[in-house]
Amino acid sequence: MKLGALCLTWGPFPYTLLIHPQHYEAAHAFAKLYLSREGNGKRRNQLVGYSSAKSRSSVYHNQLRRKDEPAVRVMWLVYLVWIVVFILLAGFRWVRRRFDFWKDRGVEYIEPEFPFGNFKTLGKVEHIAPITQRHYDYFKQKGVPYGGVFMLTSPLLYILDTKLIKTLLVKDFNYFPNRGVYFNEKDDPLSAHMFAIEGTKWKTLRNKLSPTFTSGRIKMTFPLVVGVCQQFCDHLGEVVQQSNEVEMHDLLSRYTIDVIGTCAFGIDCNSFREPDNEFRKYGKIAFDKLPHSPLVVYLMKAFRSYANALGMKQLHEDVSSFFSKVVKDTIEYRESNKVVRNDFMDLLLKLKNTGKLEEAGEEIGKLSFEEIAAQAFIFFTAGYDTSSTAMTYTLYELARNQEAQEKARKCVLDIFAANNGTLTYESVGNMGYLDQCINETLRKHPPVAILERNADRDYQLPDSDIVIKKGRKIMIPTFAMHHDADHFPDPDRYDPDRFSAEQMAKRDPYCYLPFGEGPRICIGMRFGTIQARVGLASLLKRFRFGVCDKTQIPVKYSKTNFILGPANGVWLRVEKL
Ligand code: HEM
Repeated sequence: MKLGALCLTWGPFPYTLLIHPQHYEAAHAFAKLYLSREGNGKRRNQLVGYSSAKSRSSVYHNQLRRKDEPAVRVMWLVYLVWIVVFILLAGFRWVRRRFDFWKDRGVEYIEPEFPFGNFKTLGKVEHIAPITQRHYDYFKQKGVPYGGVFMLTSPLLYILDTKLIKTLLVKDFNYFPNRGVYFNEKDDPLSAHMFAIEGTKWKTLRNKLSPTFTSGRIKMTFPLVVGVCQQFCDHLGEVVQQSNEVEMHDLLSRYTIDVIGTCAFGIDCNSFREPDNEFRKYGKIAFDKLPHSPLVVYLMKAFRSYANALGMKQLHEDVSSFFSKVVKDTIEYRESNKVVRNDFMDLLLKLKNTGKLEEAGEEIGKLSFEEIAAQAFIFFTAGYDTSSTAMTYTLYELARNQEAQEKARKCVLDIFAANNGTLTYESVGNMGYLDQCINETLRKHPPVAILERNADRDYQLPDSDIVIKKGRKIMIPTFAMHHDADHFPDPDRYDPDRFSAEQMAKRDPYCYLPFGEGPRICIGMRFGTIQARVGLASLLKRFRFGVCDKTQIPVKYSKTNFILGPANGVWLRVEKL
């Protein structure tokens, strides 16, 4: 049965009368009547179109159509406008309802801004660190253990209470095993690295790779780290001869790139002689120039299966091609030339070929080429900027606190003296006051400012009736907690004594989380700390650092980088000792 239609408007509102075939004749008569009265112009009802399945070919209908065609077009335009208005109104209502999410659940929340939620300034005006600090201060003032905000329209729960943080990260880890980071294993294999992947895949990979970061294996790479550090200090000596005002973040990035390049890829990047080498270039692109806007990244995360189906990638094409090629070439070269080098790539290769780290060792499981490439890539990206940033801020703070710098230097010189003027793996195991300085820097300027977890199944928060539904996100605002005066009195003051054994024993360890916590804690923590200790100890032995006219105080954080890096570098006066 085909229905006909009379299209009319009432004032500005269009509507359509559907006509049953039985009533075609009546509709014809009605249309005819209307048209015969056309011209008096005063009617609120207007016939703007007319059709019936039966009359479509009749002469009479053709006449009507010819006469009314412009009017029908107007009608469709009005319809279109109306549909758009309807969609906008429905969207508006949906967002408004969504913003009642925390109110409906009786959770303290911060009023979101339509339609951006509570992170409008993220990446454009400021880094996530100061935003989370403001949110944290608000909830802290309200005296609540957790509080709700919105990332665009997605509800997000901040956890402030340290006991609850411990429960969620450690005891109830099985409910929150993932970060909810976007990856696309099929079209963008490098994005399927340990930081991003989830569930059993992550667990298996973490079990396979944890043995590569044991103390014994890091010890094997120690001479490589010391070798790069020697080159670094020699290079700084040459730079200082030209000018004693030096941008340290750039130089320290070259140091950590060379360390990770040699330890993870077995490649001499030589960033001191060739500052624009490809590792540096692609490392910077991977961090600084995200291929998508924050909104698209958010949508990709929120609708991951659709984004995966569309083949959307997390990484720039040229970054992926560069790192995949480097890993492929390295593997081919080592396998065909039987090269053995005590580095991470060697361990990854052993896992690829035998599934074991030692001939007589335990079976851990084989790795595919794609898995090796993705892990080498994350060791590089997660390892270089975090460590160089931590070292940069340590020098910045020591330049502003000469007394602390002298104390750190004395501690370093004692260690060198006790080891025949060198550094050994054992001697950097505990560097006393220098470690306190590094810890205080990681408190004040944690390179990773937040921790994120996604609920893998529904979870009821202890002692409450709040349920965090599967797929919802929680956030631990590390930066803000590190600046909470209840945990760290006078938080803006740089005071390495906060990390003396006595002071640490008095504090809840869960208020200080620069490397995260629980089974997903940073796998490179030990390695990152060692490269920072070796670098800083060698620098303090040979150079003195002070502020100069170009030093930006307080340091301004980058807005766009995931890592809490300095926006304009860190300029210091460097003096040879
Ligand atoms: C000062 C240096 C470093 C800092 C501050 C740092 C910080 C962090 C943080 C906060 C996390 C997230 C932990 C969590 O969610 O609980 C993390 C994860 C990770 N980091 Fe680091 N990191 C550093 C150095 C390194 C280095 C040198 C490497 C590799 C060689 C590395 C590799 C990783 C990896 C692979 C993960 C993901 C672990 C997983 O999900 O299982 N990091 N890091």
